[in-house]
Amino acid sequence: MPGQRGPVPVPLHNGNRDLTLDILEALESTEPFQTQSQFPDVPQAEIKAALDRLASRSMVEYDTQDREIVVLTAEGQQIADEGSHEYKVWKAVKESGKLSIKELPQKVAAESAKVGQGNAFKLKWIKKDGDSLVPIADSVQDVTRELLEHVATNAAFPDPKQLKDYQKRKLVATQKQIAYKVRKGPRWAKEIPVEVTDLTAEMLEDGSWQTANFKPYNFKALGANQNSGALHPLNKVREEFRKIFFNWDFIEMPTARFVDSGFWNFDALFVPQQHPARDLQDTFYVSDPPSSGPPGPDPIADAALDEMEADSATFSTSTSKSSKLDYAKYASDVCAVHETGAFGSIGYRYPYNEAETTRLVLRTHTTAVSTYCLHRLAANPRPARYFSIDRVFRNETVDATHLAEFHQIEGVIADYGLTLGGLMDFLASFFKKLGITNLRFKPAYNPYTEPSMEVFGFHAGLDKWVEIGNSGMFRPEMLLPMGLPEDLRVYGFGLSLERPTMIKYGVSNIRELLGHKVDLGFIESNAAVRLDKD
Ligand SMILES: N[C@@H](Cc1ccccc1)C(=O)O
Repeated sequence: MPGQRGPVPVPLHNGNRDLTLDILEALESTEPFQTQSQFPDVPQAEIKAALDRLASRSMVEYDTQDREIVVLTAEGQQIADEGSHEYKVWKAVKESGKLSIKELPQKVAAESAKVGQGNAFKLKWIKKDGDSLVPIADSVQDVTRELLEHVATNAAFPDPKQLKDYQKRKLVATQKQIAYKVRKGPRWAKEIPVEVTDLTAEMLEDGSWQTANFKPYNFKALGANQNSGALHPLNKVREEFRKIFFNWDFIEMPTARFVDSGFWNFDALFVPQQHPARDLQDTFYVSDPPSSGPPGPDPIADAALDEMEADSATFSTSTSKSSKLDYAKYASDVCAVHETGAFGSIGYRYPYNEAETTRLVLRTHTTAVSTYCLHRLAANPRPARYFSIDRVFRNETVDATHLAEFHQIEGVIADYGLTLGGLMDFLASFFKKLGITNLRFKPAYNPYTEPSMEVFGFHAGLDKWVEIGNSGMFRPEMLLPMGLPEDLRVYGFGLSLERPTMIKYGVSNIRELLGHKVDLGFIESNAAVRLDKD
């Protein structure tokens, strides 16, 4: 009957006798014992596994002991086996009675000849006789070898003061060793009794369940690591930002167009064609095809915007009537505002070059997309809130905090009667959502905003002010050529997605987050990969 079976040995372990049995048996004669001296050749992980198995059944109890041990390096081992360099030199000289210095490296290894000769002189074991070496001592005591032999058997150094010296000479090294001090537990026995893992119908029938030795559940066992997909920390933080924007009824701009024209990326933003940002050193230009056609509607972006605007409370009147938009007029008005001045602005007054307008670039900021959306708003001007979070490209020298491609978070608000104070207030509530409550604004310059402000936040962890964004009120030179009414004001701001992610997850090198050097282990093990419950 199952309940009356006598104890049987537990299954064999690693093809050898089970270590748990060895541990139980050892406790019978020696208690407590230390695992390192009892089982010197068994790997520490195996010992720990066996101890845990026994401890979970209260058969043993143990304490962990860390200690530093001294081990021989390969060179140290060689000296312990064959003797020190000076010993080898002395022996060679002694054996030949008189040995020419030139011949020494043939008798002993070159290394020994070099190091050993000087030492053997110092110890007065040998002396020079013309070009030769002759022995002085009849017999010598090779202290170095004796000491290393001691280390080899005891894993410890007799004189701690000397240890440093031997470490410097790379003859010994120290290692951490974990050992366990084991004693009998309240349920110690010579063997692990048979354990029943399932309650069966037969056991209920024959009553053996009453005496059966059920194996306890191990509630502390960790689940196996699942090799599953993981959210990238940047995606996770991006989702947090999207939630903030959606809660405030912002519409997400369609940002699929990584390649855009100089018109949308620069000209329409009143960035003069000679502006340094447009230099090859700062902007990536596309060579094939080198240029786009004149600015026109983007049907894919329009369809996406129509759909989102229809869903939005602010945009309850949905039709954008984008067919009303005259892109050719817009393009010529943008040209006029640069070249001759227009809409009350004196402009930059330089010859505007069509080729720069149609030149294809990897967008340097998502403000290119905001510009497209704001122009589209002119078909049906009204208060609107837009945001985007997507990739931008800059011809940067890559270092720990800069990449040639990164992500921008951008928000744009259009309304009547907006003021700079309103923008500061909005930014304060926005960054408050991220836990940054202490803001400072610094006057700055953007060709498309006036005034412009850099935003600094106080980072308590770093104990300093960190630049967290750029912002401003869009200029009439940008908005009026679009056909937006004069009293509709627009302000906007932009920040990188990488910066807050790095701060949040304590990443000091941006290349750990994005690019070809990303370590998948970092992504998998990072708290950021856990999905939200909602
Ligand atoms: N385009 C700016 C950010 C910005 C957006 C909107 C208004 C003002 C500034 C940048 O790349 O830094």
